[in-house]
Amino acid sequence: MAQDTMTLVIIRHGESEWNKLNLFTGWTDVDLTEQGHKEATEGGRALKEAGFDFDVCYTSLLKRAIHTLNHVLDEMDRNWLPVYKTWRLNERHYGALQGLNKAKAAEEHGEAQVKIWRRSFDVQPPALQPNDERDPHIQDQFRDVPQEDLPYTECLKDTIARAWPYFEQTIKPQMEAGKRVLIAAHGNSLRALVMQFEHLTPEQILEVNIPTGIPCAYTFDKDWNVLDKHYIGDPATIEAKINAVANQGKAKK
Ligand SMILES: O=C(O)[C@@H](CO)OP(=O)(O)O
Repeated sequence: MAQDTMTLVIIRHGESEWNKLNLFTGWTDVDLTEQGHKEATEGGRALKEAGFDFDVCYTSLLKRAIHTLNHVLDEMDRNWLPVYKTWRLNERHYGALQGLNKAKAAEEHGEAQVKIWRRSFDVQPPALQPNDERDPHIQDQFRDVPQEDLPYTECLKDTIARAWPYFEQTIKPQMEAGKRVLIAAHGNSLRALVMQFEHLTPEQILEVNIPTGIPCAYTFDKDWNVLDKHYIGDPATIEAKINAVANQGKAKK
C-alpha cells in the first residue's frame, strides 16, 4: 500500500509489582499490579476511543508487557491480531541492581549515581555473576536466544544495540508495507527506540521518562522523520506519571 505517512503506537506496561515496591526490575519477570492491569485496560480503551486500529503487534518475553498488550487487544476487540514476542524488546538488563530498592540505593550511593545507573547512555550498572539465579543464561525463558547475545548487565547503548536492529529489520519493513504497528514494551527498551526515532543526544535522552500504561502515537513521513508524537490520555495525569518515574531514584527524605 503506497502511502505518505506511517503510524506507530508504543505503550509501556502498566505498573508492575516491582514498580510499586520501587525495585530495580530489568529482566525480572514480575507481573502487573491491580493498578497496572487497570492502566493497561484504560490505555486500550483510550486507543479505541481515539479511533486507532492495528495490523501487527510486538512485545517482549516479559509478562508485564505481554499482559499489557493482552489488555489493550481485549479492549479493542483485536485479540486475533498477530503478536510477535522477542527478547530484543525486553527491559534493559539491570545487572546486579535487579531486586534492590531505588530509593535505598540513592541513600547509599547518592542520587547522582542512581541517576547515572538509571538514565545514562553508556554507563553499565554492576554486572551479574555468571550462574547467579538472575542470570538469563540459565533461565528457561531465554533458552532460544543465542547464549552469546544474553547480557549480564546493560546500559542504554547496549539496549539500543539489540533492540534497534530488530526494529530496523523486522518492524520497519512491516510499517513501510502499510501495516499499523503496536509495540508494548518497557521504560528503557522504549527509550532506546525513542532515542533513535527522535535522533536524541545522550544528554537529551537522560531526561526522558516514559509513563506506565499510556499509549504514545508517532507519525513518520516516508523518510522516517517524525511528523507528530503525542500521548493519548489526560495531559495532567501523563505529566504526573512522568514525574513519578523520574522521582523513583530519589532518596527518601
Ligand atoms: O527497574 C526497571 O527495570 C526500570 C523500569 O521499571 O526502572 P527505571 O525507570 O529505574 O529504569
